[in-house]
This record gives sequence, structure tokens and C-alpha cells, in this order.
Amino acid sequence: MEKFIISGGKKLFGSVKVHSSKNAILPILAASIITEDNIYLHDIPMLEDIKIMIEILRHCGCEVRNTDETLVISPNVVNNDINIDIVNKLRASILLLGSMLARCNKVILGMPGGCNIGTRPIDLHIKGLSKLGAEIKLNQGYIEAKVKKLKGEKIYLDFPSVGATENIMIAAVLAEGETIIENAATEPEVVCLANFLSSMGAKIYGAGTDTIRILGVNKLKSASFTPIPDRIEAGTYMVMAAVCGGEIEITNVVIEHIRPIIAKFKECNIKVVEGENTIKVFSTDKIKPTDIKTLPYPGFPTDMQAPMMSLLTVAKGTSMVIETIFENRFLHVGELLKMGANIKLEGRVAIVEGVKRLTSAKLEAKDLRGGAALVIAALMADGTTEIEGIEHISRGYFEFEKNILSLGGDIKRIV
Ligand SMILES: CC(=O)N[C@H]1[C@@H](OP(=O)(O)OP(=O)(O)OC[C@H]2O[C@@H](n3ccc(=O)[nH]c3=O)[C@H](O)[C@@H]2O)O[C@H](CO)[C@@H](O)[C@@H]1O
Ligand SMILES: C=C(OP(=O)(O)O)C(=O)O
Repeated sequence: MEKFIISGGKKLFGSVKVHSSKNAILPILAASIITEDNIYLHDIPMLEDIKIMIEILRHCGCEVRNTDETLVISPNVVNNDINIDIVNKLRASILLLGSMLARCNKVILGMPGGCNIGTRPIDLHIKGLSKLGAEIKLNQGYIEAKVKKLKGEKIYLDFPSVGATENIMIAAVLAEGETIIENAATEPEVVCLANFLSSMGAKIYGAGTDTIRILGVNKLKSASFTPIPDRIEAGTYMVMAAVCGGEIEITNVVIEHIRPIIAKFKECNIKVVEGENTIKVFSTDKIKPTDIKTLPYPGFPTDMQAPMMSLLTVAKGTSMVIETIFENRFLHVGELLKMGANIKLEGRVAIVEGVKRLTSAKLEAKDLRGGAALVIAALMADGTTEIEGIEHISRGYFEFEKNILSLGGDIKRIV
């Protein structure tokens, strides 16, 4: 099993460039099969989750070539039975339900997986696609779906689910007539998917607001597209910069997308300097405590909750962290306690009492962002920390240790 060995206490200085967003790329890859023409995607980091999605597309019959971080997808679909093991390694595999229905009116799909952060039901996906006319059955642990012709409808989401909004949007672009999604998710990744689909010829209005209107078209065409920078990768390096005693410039960021993170940094007394597509973060040993409540965008992102908690463990006072999106997203807390953090957990609320220093320990990453939080904690801690379970981290952070080394951190991957 691979692990990281991190010697803490090194000051981090320099510049790091954020990659395109995993959570924007995965839906785009799933959606790429709704045309028969080639799709060109630029600046694609070969993360583990992205490799798995490509493997699934190849299983369906697509040709996928990768040259210089540009992916060329020739979306032939010859196989609509995707009840294969790797589907459950990804949450975003559920988006193939919408895209396969749009492309070939029928699919057999394994259940999705993804980070172990809660029960993660798919009822909103099923409800939405059923409204568009699909017949969907759960059968011995897989999903069977078919439709004669997808037809536009008005769909109200009980919760602004990112994935359900994306799934319905993908299916609706080739449906007959108009689809309206009410209480839609407004996350930048949803807008990015809408922009990608529009570049293929889809007619989508209102993405980024809570009402999205989609007018079905008959056919989609080839597109060349660069997904948005990863706001969570940016936020993770921002936290690293704040607690590791130096200063880091993070480039290729969309400032608007990281506003909720910047707002919290300012409350914490952390100096940030915004550029056009860059943000510079200066470390301080006088971090003020703050309260965090995770919410749908533009609220504070749940994917940043764990990294932010690492920061609050060394704040000068008491912070409260409320996780409202996923019921089991505190798996990092037990590991931070091993490092001397003072955190009390009560259901979805964590009370974090700042301590002076964290100390090294033997840790296990149990999910992606929780794993990144442990790396940050280890970088600022006294002594040498060992982190197992780092395959979770590789799902979402491209060249993580290479970047940390270039900033002056001491991190080794032991294979
Ligand atoms: C691959 C990807 O893009 N993952 C992101 C996506 O996950 P994902 O799309 O799975 O997240 P959702 O927005 O769907 O989930 C939000 C909440 O809705 C619930 N829910 C969702 C669907 C459903 O059918 N029924 C239901 O009850 C979930 O259990 C959760 O409590 O958005 C999350 C919220 O920003 C992020 O943390 C994930 O990193
Ligand atoms: C939870 C995440 O991913 P997924 O939805 O793929 O599990 C994440 O990116 O933080």
C-alpha cells in the first residue's frame, strides 16, 4: 500500500498552478458520448478518477486518445451494458444514465461509488430522468433504464443536487421540447457543463441560476473545450500557504469561484492578494477562529470543509464547523485528534479548539479531501508523519507531491 512520509515544519514559498477541475471534467466526459463527432478537451490532468471514466468510455466503444494533456474522444457507442466493477469507483459514473439514454435510449449501469462521505442516494437523478420519460428500475444492484423518446418536462429538485442537475441537463439537450429544472444546482461545474454542451450546439439558458431552461435539439456536433480551473485544488493550496509559514501564489484560478473561501480567509486574519487569475496567500501564526457552515454554491463548499478544519486546529480560539451537505464527512477528525488537535464532534457539528502545534502521527486517509487535510496538517506539524490510504488523494490532486516539493515541503511517496 502506498503512503506519504512528510517531515513537517518546512516553510512553503513559490507558485503553483491549478489544473482543470476534476468535478467539471468528469461530467463533460460522461456527456461527450451524446454526439457522434470528435470531442477535444484541453488541459486534462490524468487523475485516477479521470482514467477510470476514460476506461468506462472505452468499454462503451469510444476511442480516447491523450496527447499533451488534450483528450480526443471519438464517441462510438457499441455497448450499453455498463454494469462493470469500475463504475462503483466513481460518483460521476451515474451521469452515464442521462448520456446513454440520450445517445441510445437504453442502458444497464452499475451503481456509482465515490468518496465515502455519506449514503449518497440517487433518487433525485431517477426522479428527474423518469420525468423526461425514462423507465428506470433497480435490479440486483444495478440500474436498468430505457426510453422511447426523451420528452422535455418541468422538474423541481427537492435539493439542488449537483449530479442530478447535470444528469437531467445532459439528457434534456436531446429531448423533444423544453425542459425546466427548478431549484437547480448553481455550482461553477454545472455552468461549465452547460458551456460545454452549448459549444456542441445545445440550447441551455440560466445555468448558474436556480432555474435552467433547456430547449431540445436534434443533433450535437464536435467541440473543442477547456474546463474551468479546480476551485477545490486552489482552496487546498490556499490553506497550505496559510499554515506553513511562507507565502504561495496560486495561478490559474477564477477568483469569483473561490469567493466563499477568500471570505473565510479574511475572517481568519489571513492576508490574501487577488490578481486577475491568481491569488497570493501569506502565512500567519495569528489565525483567528471562525465558523463554517457548508452549503450549496455560493455557500462554503463541502469539499473544502476538511482542509479548512486543518487550518482551524491551530487558530487562536474556538471555531464551529457545520457540515450540512454530507452526513458522514468528518472521517478526518479522528486522524487530526491523533496529531493533538482538540475537536469535539456532535453529529454534523464539530467544535474545534485551536492548539499551538500539531504533532506527527501515523495516519490513514479515508477519503479524498480528508486525505488532503491530513497532508496539510502533516506539513505544519512537528516531526515526521506517515499517511496511508493515499490512493484517495490521487483521485483528485494531480502531481500533489511534486507541487509540494517545488514549494519547499518535505514529502515522499513510498510505493
Ligand atoms: C463528482 C462530483 O462532482 N462530486 C461533487 C458533487 O457530488 P454529488 O453530485 O454527488 O453531490 P450532490 O450535490 O448530488 O449531493 C448533495 C446532497 O444531495 C443528496 N442527494 C443527491 C442526489 C440524490 O439523488 N439524492 C440525494 O439525496 C446527497 O446525498 C447530498 O446530501 O457535488 C458535491 C456537492 O458540492 C461535491 O461534494 C462533490 O465533490
Ligand atoms: C467528494 C468528491 O468527489 P466524488 O463526488 O467523486 O466522490 C470530491 O471531489 O471531493
